[in-house]
Amino acid sequence: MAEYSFHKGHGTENDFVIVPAEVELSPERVRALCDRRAGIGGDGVIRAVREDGRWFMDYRNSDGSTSEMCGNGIRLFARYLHEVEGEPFPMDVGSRDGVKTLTCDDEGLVTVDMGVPRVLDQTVVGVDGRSWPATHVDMGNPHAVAFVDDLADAGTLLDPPDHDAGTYPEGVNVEFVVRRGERHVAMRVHERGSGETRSCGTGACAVMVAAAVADGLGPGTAYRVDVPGGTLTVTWTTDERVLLTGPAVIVARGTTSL
Ligand SMILES: N[C@H](CCC[C@H](N)C(=O)O)C(=O)O
Repeated sequence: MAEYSFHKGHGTENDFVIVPAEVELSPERVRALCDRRAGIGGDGVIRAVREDGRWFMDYRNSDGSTSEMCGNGIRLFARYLHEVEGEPFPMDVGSRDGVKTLTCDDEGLVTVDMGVPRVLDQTVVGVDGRSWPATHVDMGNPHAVAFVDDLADAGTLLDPPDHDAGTYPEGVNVEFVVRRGERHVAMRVHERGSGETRSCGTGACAVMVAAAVADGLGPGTAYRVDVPGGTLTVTWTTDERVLLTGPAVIVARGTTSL
């Protein structure tokens, strides 16, 4: 393909390459774009599609696979749409998990309404022969949330944690969580299709919901979620929707022929 423009940015260091609609995203091209040595580098790629009068986020993981939703990615996409395409906030953006509404506050933090989470059955995840009970949470994409004594218990996270393939036939994002205080947790994540990342928006939402349920709380509360790349705020509203708030910044733009 001839040269085309790209933008690069991140939300709490969960980083993405944004490309125009005309760029065909084969798995090979996604992997090349996400390569942190031979390419631009990223946890995923977002193709900016305009359809039926609305922007649509065509999201791909760095291995080239697709996912239904990306909480940090859609927040960065909204920043791009506002700064580059002139789209005003609040805005509605399409995704494979439906249309999401995004807003931006006076400090520049971007919030996405992630919709209603589904807290499903208990499951089990494991790393290097150790295993933990985990909560299955669906945020449009699948998550398994395990509470551990120390985030180092999760080991290197170079490989996908062991999980029940029957529960997660399409794979799973696995979060390991420790408590930091009242309504304050910290997490690491092994993301389906991207490996360990510095942050995961849908994962932070899954973690908050699992922690709130474990704390005997529910809708009408908010948690601080610390990730290796920064801090997110997750609010479970009284009408049972989950809001994800945090920074989203464009750090570069350029051209490539990858
Ligand atoms: N790896 C995830 C998609 C990206 C999720 C994460 N980057 C986020 O911010 O939600 C999956 O395959 O479901």
